[in-house]
Amino acid sequence: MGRVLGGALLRHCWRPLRGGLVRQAAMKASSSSHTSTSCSVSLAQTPGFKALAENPEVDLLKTLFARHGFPLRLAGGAVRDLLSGDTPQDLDFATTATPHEMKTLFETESIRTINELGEKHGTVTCRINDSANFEVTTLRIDKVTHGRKADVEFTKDWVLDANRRDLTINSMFLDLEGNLYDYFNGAEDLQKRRVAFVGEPERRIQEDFLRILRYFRFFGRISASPDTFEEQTLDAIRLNAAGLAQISGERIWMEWKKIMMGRFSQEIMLQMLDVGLGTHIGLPENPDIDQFKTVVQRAPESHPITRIVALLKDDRDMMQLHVRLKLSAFERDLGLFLVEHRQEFPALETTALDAIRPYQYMIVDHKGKPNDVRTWAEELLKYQGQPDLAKQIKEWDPPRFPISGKILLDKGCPKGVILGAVLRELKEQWKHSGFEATEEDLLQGLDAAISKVDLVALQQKKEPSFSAKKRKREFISRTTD
Ligand SMILES: Nc1ccn([C@@H]2O[C@H](COP(=O)(O)OP(=O)(O)OP(=O)(O)O)[C@@H](O)[C@H]2O)c(=O)n1
Ligand SMILES: [Mg+2]
Repeated sequence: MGRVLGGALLRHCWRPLRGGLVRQAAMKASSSSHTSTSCSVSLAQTPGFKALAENPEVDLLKTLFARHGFPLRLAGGAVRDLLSGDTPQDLDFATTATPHEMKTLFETESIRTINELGEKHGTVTCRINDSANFEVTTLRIDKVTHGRKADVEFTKDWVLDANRRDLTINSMFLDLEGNLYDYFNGAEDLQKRRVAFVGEPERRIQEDFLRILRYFRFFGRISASPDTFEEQTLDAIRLNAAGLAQISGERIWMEWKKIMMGRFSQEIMLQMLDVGLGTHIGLPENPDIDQFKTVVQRAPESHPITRIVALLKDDRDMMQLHVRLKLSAFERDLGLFLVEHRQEFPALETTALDAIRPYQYMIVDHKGKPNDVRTWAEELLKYQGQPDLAKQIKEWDPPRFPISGKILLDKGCPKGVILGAVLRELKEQWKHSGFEATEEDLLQGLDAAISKVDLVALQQKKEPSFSAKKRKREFISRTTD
């Protein structure tokens, strides 16, 4: 990944391709052969390119490479974004200089290089003006691919480098004068909103199986409608779905999450299931598609996990998903929370004033972090088709239960199981007061709370030790004196 420009937020939604630029590039591309050197389209006057060219670090990088006689071009995603009128998220550069030549260049110019790990694959990362890191990668051919990592051979041929890339729209270069180099009709595809692999889909996929998910991600971002999948591409994916087994859960999840946050997520998810990705990305054999459709319709704006959970039948399915994807603790617990509670309060009347109550109780009763649990409750309400209540719960500031174990101990309450039971009883009173009861109010009811503590039930739950019984007796006798 190159440098993030302007810290722009991840775009989840497509903005219409802007104006004539893409069209102009597309027309040039379609009238030129695949191996043309450039489609003589210039982005020099576009606001996006101007902002890039005015960036002092980019300008310095350009000057350094020119001084040492090496070409430098922007590659891949950043070109796609600039051509679409979007701000690139990160800048990746390509050059004919070998990693060794680049290292010498940077050394001569007293520019620090970092992260030596990428060099084997041609990537040198330099740090300019102590403020920007740029990755510059030597043009390369992936000689032997292993479904994710490749043995590479460096080349001076831009077409060969473009030819190893995944999608036509990701295979373009742009020099720092603003000239576009488009060898595989990327601009035309961008204009047609067509997402297609460079050359043979099957070969591209087998080079790196993650590209299956990248394909679906870019389909969501670029396509004009959700029904324009190309059969040849889907067939290649179907035949190679099992290759995803080689891809780490983290990478799969990173792509899948973006798919779920993007356009056409329902249609794309169904297509992903149809081509047989399910079990390779952590889903059960027979995901609940009807439930998924219902929840997507109810909660289009929900967390990706909320909609994915609709495909699962129980907490075992959820844990299997987690094991495959290595979710964050928050995401795992959100999933488990939804599976556990989604059937609760099914007949909720939204008009009821206190419809929100059971969810508030859930939050104050849960042992997790209150803000996390509040988000889970919000997602639960979305899942259940209660967007208004979800909004209310989002804005609700969970109050703090004013009684602590320490307060009760100070009042002489015995430690252990009794203390726990008294705390629970007082908490019930606090909840039923609408969270209004103060410490003082609750302590006034302390005796009653103690006598309500059911010793027999407690014993059944956990045999209290002799000393606990004794201490309870002592406590009762002291507080009733
Ligand atoms: N599995 C992959 C990953 C990346 N690439 C190439 O490397 C470029 C940069 O990759 P990356 O930054 O990961 O993706 P982007 O296409 O730039 O997308 P994003 O906007 O999400 O960064 C891609 O455009 C594409 O040319 C590829 O061919 N195959
Ligand atoms: Mg990128």
